[in-house]
Amino acid sequence: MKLMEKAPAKINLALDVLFKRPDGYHEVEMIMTTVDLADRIELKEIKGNHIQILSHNRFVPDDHRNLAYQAAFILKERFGINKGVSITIEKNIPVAAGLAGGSSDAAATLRGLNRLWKLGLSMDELAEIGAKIGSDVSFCVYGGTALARGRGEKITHLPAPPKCWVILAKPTIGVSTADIYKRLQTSKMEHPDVPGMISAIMENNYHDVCEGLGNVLEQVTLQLYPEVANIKDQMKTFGADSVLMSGSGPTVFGLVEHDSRMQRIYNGLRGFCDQVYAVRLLGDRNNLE
Ligand SMILES: C[C@](O)(CO)[C@H](O)COP(=O)(O)OP(=O)(O)OC[C@H]1O[C@@H](n2ccc(N)nc2=O)[C@H](O)[C@@H]1O
Ligand SMILES: Nc1ncnc2c1ncn2[C@@H]1O[C@H](COP(=O)(O)OP(=O)(O)OP(=O)(O)O)[C@@H](O)[C@H]1O
Repeated sequence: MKLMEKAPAKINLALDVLFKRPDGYHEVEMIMTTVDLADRIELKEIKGNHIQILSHNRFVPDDHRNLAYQAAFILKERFGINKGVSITIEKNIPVAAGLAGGSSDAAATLRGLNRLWKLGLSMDELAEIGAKIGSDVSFCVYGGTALARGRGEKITHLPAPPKCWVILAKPTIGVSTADIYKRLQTSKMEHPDVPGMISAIMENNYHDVCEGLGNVLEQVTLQLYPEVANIKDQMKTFGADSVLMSGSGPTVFGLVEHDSRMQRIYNGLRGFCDQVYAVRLLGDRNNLE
């Protein structure tokens, strides 16, 4: 038996850090939302009792370092599953991009194996297990739009943001999330207005969503990698309504309402950036199929 799961990328419309915790993680408040750029995960029963990872992308590890592997491993251990599984990852989300590609693969694997192995777990239970794999995994289990608190695992669901295009552009560098958090000086942050972003989403107010975009990690990554600032500037020049770096970067996203302007920005950026995508917000949680 085999089945498929969609694993969409996320962007952070707002990312605030409140303080550094004694356990080394940072207490965050983030508004996350999924976009229609997705990996595809195929799960297939195989003989034996092992976990096999297959992917055509040379940057994706095929062993225990893969977050999808970790998702399968944790379910096997916890529920005493003596079955083999092959996990094929069709990688469409750029790797180490700030788009939670690995976390979304892990979340899709949790959802898929819950079905394949008939575990009967609720989404909340899967999200709790996901938190053990990584801070972004709980959100990715649900998808949609949410406020994420704690180290990212405390999820409060929100309605879909106003409809618009999202242009994603990733410079050819990979960024280490741990390194960016380590360099963050919590005394020197300009905090985004997270409650304001929640209101903008609740009121379906596109203008206020654009005005409210903010990410405290952006300054850190911009200082290390001037190419990220360059892409931000280009996106603004080509006419995006609002522009921000996602997560710890280096991917920059721009929000745009009008189709013709989206096309102009997309074409303009393609001139000097290899990985450019124009996608829709997925918005709510029913869009995982
Ligand atoms: C930047 C974001 O992607 C925004 O959504 C997340 O905050 C990071 O999520 P993630 O990549 O799933 O993070 P994890 O794999 O759990 O952690 C990677 C590293 O980032 C740092 N980290 C992560 C999350 C957090 N709230 N505080 C942290 O300081 C820690 O050093 C950790 O060792
Ligand atoms: N399924 C996976 N897909 C991609 N990378 C993975 C996966 N599993 C583990 N990794 C490892 O994780 C690293 C970060 O990859 P990923 O694409 O998840 O980063 P990211 O999008 O920046 O994540 P986040 O936004 O959650 O911080 C990669 O360099 C890779 O070695």
